[in-house]
Amino acid sequence: MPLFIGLMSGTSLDGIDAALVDIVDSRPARLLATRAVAMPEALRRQLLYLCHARQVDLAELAAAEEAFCRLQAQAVNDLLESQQLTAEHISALGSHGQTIEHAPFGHTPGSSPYTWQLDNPSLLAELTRIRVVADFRRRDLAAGGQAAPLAPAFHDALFRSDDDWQLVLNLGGFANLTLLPPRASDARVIGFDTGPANVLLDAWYQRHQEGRFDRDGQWAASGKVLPALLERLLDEAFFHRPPPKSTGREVFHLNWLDARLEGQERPRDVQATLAELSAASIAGGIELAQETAQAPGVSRLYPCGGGAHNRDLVTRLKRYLPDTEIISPDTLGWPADWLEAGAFAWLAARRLDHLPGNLPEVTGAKGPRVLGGVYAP
Ligand SMILES: Nc1ncnc2c1ncn2[C@@H]1O[C@H](COP(=O)(O)OP(=O)(O)OP(=O)(O)O)[C@@H](O)[C@H]1O
Ligand SMILES: CC(=O)N[C@H]1[C@@H]2OC[C@@H](O2)[C@@H](O)[C@@H]1O[C@H](C)C(=O)O
Repeated sequence: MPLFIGLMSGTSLDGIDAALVDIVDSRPARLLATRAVAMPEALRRQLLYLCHARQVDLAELAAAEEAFCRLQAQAVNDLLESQQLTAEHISALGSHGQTIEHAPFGHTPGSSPYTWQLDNPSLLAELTRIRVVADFRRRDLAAGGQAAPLAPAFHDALFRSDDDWQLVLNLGGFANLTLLPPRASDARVIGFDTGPANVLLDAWYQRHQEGRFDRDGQWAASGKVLPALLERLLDEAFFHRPPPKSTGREVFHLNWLDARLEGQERPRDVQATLAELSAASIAGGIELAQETAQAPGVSRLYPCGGGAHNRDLVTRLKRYLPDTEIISPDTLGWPADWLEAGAFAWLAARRLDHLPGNLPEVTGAKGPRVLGGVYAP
């Protein structure tokens, strides 16, 4: 059984997800076991600082990278132990790394695009004695693509239905969608980032409440949407850009929000407005995807990522999508929280098979590309 482990640490900086996946070409990837390791608070703060720092001390950067890498190794070793497996059982680890800056349009207009994932695949290979595949995004960027989102290729391999148009929606720090045509259709897959999902909700919650996030969206549900604020937020150029597009903390952060507040708003009303912003911009993205694909309608939407647990956010989304069934990807064998880590296991397998990992129609790259570098065990 060819076993791979996908390692993902997303923009929410909540921890490292490790997914053990069985991947054979002829059948859909199967999730076998998982392990989540929480991000220690000191490392979370350090990474968050690096996400916004314009000048960086290289020793600090190296220390954060090493701490991050050791946490990844811990996730892998814990997962192996829990499954009574050893390094020899694993074909490869697919390591996403930690995005600390994503500037696919360049930092300033006209400057070179870049995307930066903190990672040390050499150390990870040394600590785990497993082959590592890493640096998945930069080849797509080198080929003129956005380098994100990459998961749509995995969704395409996993979730197409015979007859229906379906949508996979990741609700992480950021939201990205994949619109999948029916299997027999020759329509192309559409995928892009729609903007923030939880990143602003988490940041505003942390400023005003105890804890890291608004459980079930209860605080947001207790507030009232502020229409004028919502309009100002939705004015952001990113929402009006045509795909291919991707985004990150460089655009959407607390200072961005503060610049659009008048100052008298009740915090809970701002939280409600931020939840509505996520729902409205996602719904706008879905409409755009449908129009671009000339899809007759979306039968099913599979929400995944942590935001799938946010009842308030999902309720708001439902209001925009009355004709779409919203069901858990669990029904297809993939719990909402494990699709992203699963995608990097699948991408590692693609790399070892010398097969492309990107969908150029999604990222905008010049063509299909084999993604990532291989580090010997
Ligand atoms: N029960 C819950 N209620 C409300 N929100 C939740 C709940 N569980 C998780 N979340 C939200 O999900 C977030 C984590 O989601 P996830 O781990 O998918 O993000 P990520 O992978 O880091 O982000 P990205 O996909 O952008 O890289 C949390 O920060 C929180 O906002
Ligand atoms: C640069 C980067 O890390 N982007 C992430 C982020 O989190 C969600 C969204 O923004 C998506 O574009 C991407 O992650 C997933 C795994 C992707 O590439 O499909």
